[in-house]
Amino acid sequence: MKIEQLIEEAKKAREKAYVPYSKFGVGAALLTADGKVYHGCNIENAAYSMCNCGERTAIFKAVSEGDRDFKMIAVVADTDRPCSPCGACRQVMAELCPKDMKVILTNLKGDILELTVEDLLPGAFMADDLNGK
Ligand SMILES: O=c1ccn([C@H]2C[C@H](O)[C@@H](CO)O2)c(=O)[nH]1
Ligand SMILES: [Zn+2]
Repeated sequence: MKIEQLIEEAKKAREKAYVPYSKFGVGAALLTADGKVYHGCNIENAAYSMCNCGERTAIFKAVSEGDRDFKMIAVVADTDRPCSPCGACRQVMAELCPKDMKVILTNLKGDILELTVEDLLPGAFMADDLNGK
């Protein structure tokens, strides 16, 4: 699947965002090795700290369905620069996605920034750190 197609999927995901508080919708589309696309949107809550980002929604949906082999993720929001994932999402990507996986950040104006998981969180705390390896 082409980057442009995955971005279109992320825009579709964004339409489902539940954002009564921030009014800031985020969409993500996560591509698996066998060509399946998981949509994710941000889902907010009156207890603000319970809000879940679009990126993590997509990743958690995939993992909960038994999919772990990820090829690419696209993220979109109505931002001036390409939408930048928060620290929590970067940490979750570092744990569950290959470090050289493409992360496509974009906005509604069509700006595109292509990075990797490792670019977003160099030196991430990982499982091996727990074991003193
Ligand atoms: O990359 C991002 C940045 C922010 N948000 C969400 C969290 C919250 O619902 C709203 C405002 O921070 O946007 C995401 O889903 N992804
Ligand atoms: Zn996030």
